[in-house]
Amino acid sequence: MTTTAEAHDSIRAVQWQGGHLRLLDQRLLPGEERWVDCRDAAQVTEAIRDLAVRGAPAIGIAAAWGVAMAAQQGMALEPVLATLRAARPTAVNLMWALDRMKRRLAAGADADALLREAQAIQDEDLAANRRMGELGAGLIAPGSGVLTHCNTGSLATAGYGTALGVIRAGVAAGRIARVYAGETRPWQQGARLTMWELVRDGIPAQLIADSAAAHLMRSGAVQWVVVGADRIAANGDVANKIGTYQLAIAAKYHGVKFMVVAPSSTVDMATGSGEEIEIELRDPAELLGTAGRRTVVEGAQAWNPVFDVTPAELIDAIVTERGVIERPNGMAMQAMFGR
Ligand SMILES: CSC[C@@H](O)[C@@H](O)C(=O)COP(=O)(O)O
Repeated sequence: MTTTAEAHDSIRAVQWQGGHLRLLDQRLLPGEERWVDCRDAAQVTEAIRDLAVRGAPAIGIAAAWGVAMAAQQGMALEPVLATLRAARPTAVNLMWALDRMKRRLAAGADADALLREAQAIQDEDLAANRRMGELGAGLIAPGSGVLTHCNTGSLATAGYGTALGVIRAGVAAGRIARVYAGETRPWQQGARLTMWELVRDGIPAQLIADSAAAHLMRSGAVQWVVVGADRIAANGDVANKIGTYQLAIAAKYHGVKFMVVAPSSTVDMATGSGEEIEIELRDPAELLGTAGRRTVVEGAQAWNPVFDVTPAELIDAIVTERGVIERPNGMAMQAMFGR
């Protein structure tokens, strides 16, 4: 158990090793810890699309390594950039990382300089997470309970995590006394991945069914909902894993505070509001079965949007490595992220 003021975190799920990219396969956890070796950018694209690597910052980092690897192999980079960009639509970190690589390329960077840029993107993400951990934990009163959603930990980032980083820091500082994680149907990021990270760190936590969240809030056990983000629009609206929006509504009703934790690479000032964010629709099969086994009657159909948008007015704090915006709105976002 974590009894000292040290926040654990040893998982590094995205690793550049010996000229190729190693990804801890998130489709198989917690049952199996298997690594996927990507030896070209096409394999990186596939790993992002098929969720071997997932979580907004992690897919941006993986894509940056994909571009660097293609440069090392002497590939034409424009098609590589375009294919990686199309792998998933909602998390802006993917486009942000590719734009950053593209700018370096346009400035004359050679293959080795692109490798250094990918490493910088990864290193900066880890540093941002640690800073956000401190800032976010500082908002939480000692003895609080928190509910989180999806997986926002080391697996979803360069390490440590965004919302889960706040939880790591908050538990280590003695501010967070109770942790609850929603299972995050249908892909079970909370049940399979967040619980795996928390158990590894010795952080006591309880899994809840997504549908238990309002009941949990009513019980008084949680004072904060702490989540990550896939894209934050210029007015402070936040796209995140499906189910986040209903948590924010339930939190408002019960007087539970709502915190979004994301690096500035998740902020998209070119998107005016959440209305403009493309929401990824995935294969209905993810809903109609579990682990490849059909659980719903043949012939049934399903609608499977995997993100939703939480309006800024339901958010108490957006925490980035640049600072905290309380009660976000367009003006506060402009002041912190405007060019
Ligand atoms: C630090 S991760 C923040 C978000 O990317 C996370 O909450 C999320 O929605 C991930 O979605 P996923 O579909 O698993 O990639």
